[in-house]
Amino acid sequence: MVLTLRKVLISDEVDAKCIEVLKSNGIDVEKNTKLTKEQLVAEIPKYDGLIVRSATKVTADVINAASNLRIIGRAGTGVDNIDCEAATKKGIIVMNTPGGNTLSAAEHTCAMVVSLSREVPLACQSMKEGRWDRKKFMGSELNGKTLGIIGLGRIGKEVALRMQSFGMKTIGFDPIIPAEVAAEFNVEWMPLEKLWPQIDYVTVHTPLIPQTTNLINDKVFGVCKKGVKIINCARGGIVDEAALLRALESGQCGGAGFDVFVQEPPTDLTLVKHPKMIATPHLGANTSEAQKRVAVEIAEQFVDAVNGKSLFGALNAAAMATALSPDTQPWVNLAQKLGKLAASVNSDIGKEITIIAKGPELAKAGSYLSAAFLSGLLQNSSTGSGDQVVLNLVNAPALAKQMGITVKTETKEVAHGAFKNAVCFRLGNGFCVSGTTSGSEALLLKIKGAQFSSPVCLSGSLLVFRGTGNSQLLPKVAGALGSARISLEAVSTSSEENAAKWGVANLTNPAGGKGVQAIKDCVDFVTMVTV
Ligand SMILES: NC(=O)c1ccc[n+]([C@@H]2O[C@H](COP(=O)([O-])OP(=O)(O)OC[C@H]3O[C@@H](n4cnc5c(N)ncnc54)[C@H](O)[C@@H]3O)[C@@H](O)[C@H]2O)c1
Ligand SMILES: O=C(O)[C@H](O)COP(=O)(O)O
Repeated sequence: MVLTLRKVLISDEVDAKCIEVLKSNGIDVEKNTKLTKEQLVAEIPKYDGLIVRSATKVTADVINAASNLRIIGRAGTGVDNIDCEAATKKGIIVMNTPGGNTLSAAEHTCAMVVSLSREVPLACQSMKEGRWDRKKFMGSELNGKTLGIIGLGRIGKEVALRMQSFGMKTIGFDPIIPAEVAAEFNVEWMPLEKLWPQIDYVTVHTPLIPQTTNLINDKVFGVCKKGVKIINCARGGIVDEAALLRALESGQCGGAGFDVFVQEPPTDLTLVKHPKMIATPHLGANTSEAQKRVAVEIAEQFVDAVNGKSLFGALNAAAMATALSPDTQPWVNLAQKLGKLAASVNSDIGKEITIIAKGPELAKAGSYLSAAFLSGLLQNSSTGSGDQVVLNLVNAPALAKQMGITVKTETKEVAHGAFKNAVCFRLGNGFCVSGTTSGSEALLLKIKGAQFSSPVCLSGSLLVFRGTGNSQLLPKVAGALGSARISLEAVSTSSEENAAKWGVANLTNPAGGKGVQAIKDCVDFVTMVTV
């Protein structure tokens, strides 16, 4: 089981269907949309799941207070209100419902384009105020005009398809959508510098990231046609609001349709009140259809994660997503245990790790084997936050990256010896450990190329030792442990490799430092590890 969810908090207005689906799957839910930041920090330790929309700010303070939190679900698309980096460091899965509100957001964008072309909101307002002003509202047709679409993902594509039916020419830019793919939905891909001078309308559909912050600014307005119209139904901050105001005032921008703002709700209403501005209070996803969809989707995604069925929508748990099947659990355990063993033997783990996955079962296991090995290997490494964080398949790869550790995976079709599948982890200093599984058991096969005559069960408290030029290693260690009244389940030694034999003693209880003390005179290296 990847995660256990006892209690989930829903802290934003999410459709009641969400609670229904979670409860009918045995997950306890509380909804409280009135929590202040301080109250959320105080309450969050009670929950192992959290579901939000965009209102709750899941900051590092909230995440660091969340001692039991395993998963944060976003009933919607944008996760910029969630500190994903802090969540990843803490090993918390962050998940959204990609696509659940795509059509609603696309339709809202199209409504903005159409409204701008005919100044529908302003004309409506003038009638409400008792005027019949036919001259003032001279619009222009969309037919034959060029729409620039920045961000050709889910929403950008749907906007393109819809606006083409108005006779608009659609051109666009996206760094990861190739021109051939854009052409499939009739968007002519081009670099931004070529796009700006051609457009009559431009709409942005990117996430708010450093590369897209203030993407449309004074300089861009300067190279666009006079009167260009601009729509932002993605995220506040993609368009520089101060530059937009200047462009609206000078007439360089002929109108804007905004659903999102740098500050929500905005406290300075200068931009919102500009006569050429159509503003809506972040309503892109506010349709009964989209709200039901995202509510059900996030609940079902939580249930699927609990049942080990899928981690659909998870944004920071690539390794975990490949380790959901019950068959992988013994391998995850083994890799974690071998990681702990490697850490206990090596004071310096270096910066390079090679994983050699052997056998048919492990052909695609590189990602979870590496994450699991790292979670054991780095268990005592600092995350930089000063907190003692339990490493798992979410945060271990992130910590390794932060520490500058690179991981390489090799696969081999067959494992050597009696086992069909086996894995070997090698550190940059040449140290390596190999193991396999038998049922749910994790078995150690080799340390530094020295093979154990029978596999060592990796469980409980282990004394790991090495003796050089000592043909009587096993009886001497067993004797020394016996004299110290330390009881054993088993003790094994390896073949000799580079004049050294490795050994592992499975102790019946942890024995503290007594085990190390007892045998230190008959070996040249000994360490204690609990796996
Ligand atoms: N107003 C609303 O209520 C509402 C509703 C849903 C989504 N949204 C927002 O709409 C935006 C788009 O959502 P989506 O579901 O289409 O996301 P998506 O991930 O499907 O598409 C985003 C696209 O932006 C592209 N992109 C990234 N950096 C870029 C850059 N520098 N220049 C150009 N393109 C870039 C990506 O490659 C991707 O293809 C997000 O910001 C999302 O939060 C708003
Ligand atoms: O990113 C999103 O999904 C939209 O911005 C919708 O946000 P909301 O769920 O707060 O309406």
